Amino acid sequence: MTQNILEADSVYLEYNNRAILSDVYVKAETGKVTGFLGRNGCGKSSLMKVIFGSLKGNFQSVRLNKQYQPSLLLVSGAIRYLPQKSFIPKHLRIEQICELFQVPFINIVNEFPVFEKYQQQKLGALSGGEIRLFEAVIILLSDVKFIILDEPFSHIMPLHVEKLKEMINREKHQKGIIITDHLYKHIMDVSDDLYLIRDGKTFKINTHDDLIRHGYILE
Ligand SMILES: Nc1ncnc2c1ncn2[C@@H]1O[C@H](COP(=O)(O)OP(=O)(O)OP(=O)(O)O)[C@@H](O)[C@H]1O
Repeated sequence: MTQNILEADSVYLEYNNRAILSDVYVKAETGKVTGFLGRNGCGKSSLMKVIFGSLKGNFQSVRLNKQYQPSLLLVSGAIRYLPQKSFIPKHLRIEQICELFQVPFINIVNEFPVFEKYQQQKLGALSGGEIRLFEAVIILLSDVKFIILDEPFSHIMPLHVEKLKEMINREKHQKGIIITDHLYKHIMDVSDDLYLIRDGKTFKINTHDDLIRHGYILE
């Protein structure tokens, strides 16, 4: 398996003259899950979008295998991104979406048999939680070098969260995974490298106590 490395640094992002991200370093690589935690509004989603290439910071350096990339989303086969909010048009049929993403429907059903009955249905026929799960799974199973998952566990039932975590642990052997969620215990479980974003900067987290020290959790 080819080892790929994605690095982002020197990210500087302002909204309305307010610095959101100012000193960030991210390294993701094949075989690892890189997790991000942080309070509401600290800039997690913004950072994910900057890495993906859908948001341009005031400055950023994003490199794939040491090569600078102005926008990773334009590099074929490089990256896919699960945004925080549902993103696939609801009028598309499940089998159409599988074709578009080049993820065989059977691979999704093998992971989550609950989707079998929806093959000919429009995405909009699924419940909110099922849509979220379907989108997370199709991104996770995509044949790309890196994936970004922004809040994949929110709105998903506990049994399915555990199954998603199993999939993440398996899929990381083929791709690098960047993940963020407020369900921090799940993020701690799946992450090989963990960072906290605070005051626009990234801090490496090694233990549960580090999160207390940074004021992210109480105990
Ligand atoms: N398009 C925008 N214009 C102005 N301000 C924005 C814009 N997008 C985000 N912000 C602000 O930037 C900050 C970071 O937002 P972002 O969504 O990246 O945070 P987050 O850590 O993902 O938050 P949450 O955990 O609540 O999802 C917030 O204060 C938000 O209000």
